[in-house]
Amino acid sequence: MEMEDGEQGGWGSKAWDFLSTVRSVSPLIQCITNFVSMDLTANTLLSAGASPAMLHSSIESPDFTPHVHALYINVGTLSENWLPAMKVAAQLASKFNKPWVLDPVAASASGFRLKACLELISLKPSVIRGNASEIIALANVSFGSSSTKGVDSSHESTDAVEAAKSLASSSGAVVAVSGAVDFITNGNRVVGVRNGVPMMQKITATGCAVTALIAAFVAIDPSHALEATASALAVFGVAGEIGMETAGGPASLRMHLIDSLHGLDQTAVISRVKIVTV
Ligand SMILES: Nc1ncnc2c1ncn2[C@@H]1O[C@H](COP(=O)(O)OP(=O)(O)O)[C@@H](O)[C@H]1O
Ligand SMILES: Cc1ncsc1CCOP(=O)(O)O
Ligand SMILES: [Mg+2]
Repeated sequence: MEMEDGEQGGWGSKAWDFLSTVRSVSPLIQCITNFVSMDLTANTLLSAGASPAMLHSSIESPDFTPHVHALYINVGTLSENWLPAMKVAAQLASKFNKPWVLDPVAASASGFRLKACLELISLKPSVIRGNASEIIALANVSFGSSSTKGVDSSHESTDAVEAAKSLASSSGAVVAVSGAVDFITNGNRVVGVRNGVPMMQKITATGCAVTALIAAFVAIDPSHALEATASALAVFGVAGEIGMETAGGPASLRMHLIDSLHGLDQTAVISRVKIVTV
């Protein structure tokens, strides 16, 4: 059974509080992300009011990571050279009590990638956000399954809710599965976000970008990672909905989504955010 949870003073206000605090604090987010997503990720963080920094060298992280508000790690274009740097940054984040967020892009595409994701998860991310196929693969620890299509999901997010709960319980992280409905869980509680438009799947790196936005929201209140994650997904979805009103296709939606995220006001957020307790 689903229960509406979005009355005045509820999720819409919460999401607005997160967004307006991101705008006033401008949290510094270290991003170790894939080559495809760097531009959209940095522009998404900037348009939301956060401050992105794409620093990925393990030589720099000991100086830099202790001073960030949050760390974002994405394995999209993983190589054997990058993995040690990701681990160094994750360990530093934990040591200095900075939240860090993982995007396990195409987790099941190879044994190397799956093992890397599991090793990163053992370094205690605050949040893991993936699509349904990625979360199912991580929960079942399986790679090369016939259902995987690389970075895109071949499952619906509703198929991955139990996998997300199990991964959250085993890892201690908040787990988010994106899709037509985004589901966010800490292993016990599950909330669903019904914002966004299907065309967002036709822009590469929207998943990567929203995971970075989650890092910015979690930076604001690390002790409420579930609320921060749901709010970030809803706000990004609302920006997509407003962007779609003037977009002609994926390329212009990309531009309008960034513009909408930058221009979102309290009325739009409170009236459009659709978060429900599942
Ligand atoms: N069918 C859909 N309807 C509305 N929003 C969607 C839909 N599919 C994906 N989204 C949104 O697009 C963004 C990227 O999600 P997704 O495509 O699942 O991630 P990935 O790119 O990692 O596979 C998320 O904000 C998600 O909510
Ligand atoms: C196409 C591609 N290949 C490696 S990473 C990447 C981007 C994936 O982005 P997203 O997971 O947000 O669709
Ligand atoms: Mg992805």
